[in-house]
Amino acid sequence: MDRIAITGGAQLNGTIPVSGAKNSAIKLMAASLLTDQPLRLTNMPRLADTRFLGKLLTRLGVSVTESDGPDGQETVLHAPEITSGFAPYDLVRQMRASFNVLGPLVARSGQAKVSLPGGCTIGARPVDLHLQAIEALGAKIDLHEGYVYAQAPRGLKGAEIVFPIVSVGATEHAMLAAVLADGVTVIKNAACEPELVDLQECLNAMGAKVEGAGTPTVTITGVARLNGASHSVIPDRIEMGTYAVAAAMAGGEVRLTKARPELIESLSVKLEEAGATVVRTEDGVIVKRNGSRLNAVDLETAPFPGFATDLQAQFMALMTTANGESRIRETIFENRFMHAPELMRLGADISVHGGEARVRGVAQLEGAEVMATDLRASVSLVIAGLVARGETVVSRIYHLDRGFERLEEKLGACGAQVRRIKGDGEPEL
Ligand SMILES: CC(=O)N[C@H]1[C@@H](OP(=O)(O)OP(=O)(O)OC[C@H]2O[C@@H](n3ccc(=O)[nH]c3=O)[C@H](O)[C@@H]2O)O[C@H](CO)[C@@H](O)[C@@H]1O
Ligand SMILES: C=C(OP(=O)(O)O)C(=O)O
Repeated sequence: MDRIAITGGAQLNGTIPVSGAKNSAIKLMAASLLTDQPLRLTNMPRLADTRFLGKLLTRLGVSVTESDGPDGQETVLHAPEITSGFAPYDLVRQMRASFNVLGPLVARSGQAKVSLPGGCTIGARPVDLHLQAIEALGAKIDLHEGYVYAQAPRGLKGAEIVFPIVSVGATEHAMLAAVLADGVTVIKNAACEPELVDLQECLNAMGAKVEGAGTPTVTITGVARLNGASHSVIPDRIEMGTYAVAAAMAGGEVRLTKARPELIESLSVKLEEAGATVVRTEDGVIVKRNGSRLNAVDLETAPFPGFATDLQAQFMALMTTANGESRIRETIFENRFMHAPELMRLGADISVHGGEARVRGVAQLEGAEVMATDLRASVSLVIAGLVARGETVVSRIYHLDRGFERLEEKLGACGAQVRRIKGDGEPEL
């Protein structure tokens, strides 16, 4: 398997264009199951996750065509008919968001058999709220041998769905199913992440009637059929935030473009508190640090507009060399500190107690061999490697490839010494 080697010490100076958001693109791709007309998605990131979901959708009857059009990278998805309602274990296990095909399949063809996704390293991540929502819309749900069987032969019916906790995936799933339900659906305690707003815009462009995404109450008036549409994927706020942290870590001046500064406001505030300069521009941010050491700051992850859990690992990497002690509380996932022991291999001083990590900044990290344990953990190791003395080699970067498009090229263009070491195709032990 491939690895990434980083030689620490270079400042970052230059421009990085932000890609379309993985976490939006994969839900928008699932929306293609809702119509027999083509859905054209532009500003599409090319990632392991989008390729992977493309494979599953193809199996369900969707033709997936990628090209470079006048608006950049685009994907056209077209499902004249659903040829199978079966999403097997192998294709759901590897990417949780594959589970989100369940709702659109039942909504369009009245039935689906979709593997339960199972847990992952960052937490147990059950799908009870997804099932609660699809059931509330009138589907009969049965669980057998690791599969969800969902049936609604006479179609779904609008309902009130009150989520006991905020879930991005369950809110999106409910929206994806309710757009074709008969009547009005009201989702309460909905997640407010920007990707929900993107999904609403795409569904409405397809002829759906969705209001309120981005607020805790989303109202969907079901329609009998949806059309094709063309939609540009929202910029990836996690990728933008990651490179903002990388610039603050390495020093220098990096301009992030093709993005929206308000999507990372909670991170920008923390970067400024730590001593970096963040200038909001029309299409992104400029992040600068002039060589002086950053200060330790505390943070707590929270649903949007709070500090994103998907940026917690990166910020922890940043704090490893800050002046003082930083307390980092993870409130969304119960096991999202897997990067801490790997950062400690680079010389970081971190202790973890339950949902809180204490990071005492050290003067210098040292390069070492480290292992990626999940997507954002892997990029936190790359960020630490940017300042570690000598070489840091990150293995298992298939995690990283799930969510960062052309990372070596983007960082390399700003002066980072980052290279991919091609593997022999054999799995790592
Ligand atoms: C593909 C995608 O968009 N992934 C993002 C999405 O994940 P995802 O949609 O899985 O995250 P959720 O918002 O659903 O999870 C929040 C919390 O709710 C719990 N939960 C969730 C569903 C459920 O049925 N039951 C339940 O208990 C989860 O275990 C977790 O503790 O939002 C997370 C939180 O911003 C991000 O970190 C992920 O990057
Ligand atoms: C946790 C993430 O993704 P997923 O929900 O697909 O595992 C992520 O994008 O950081």
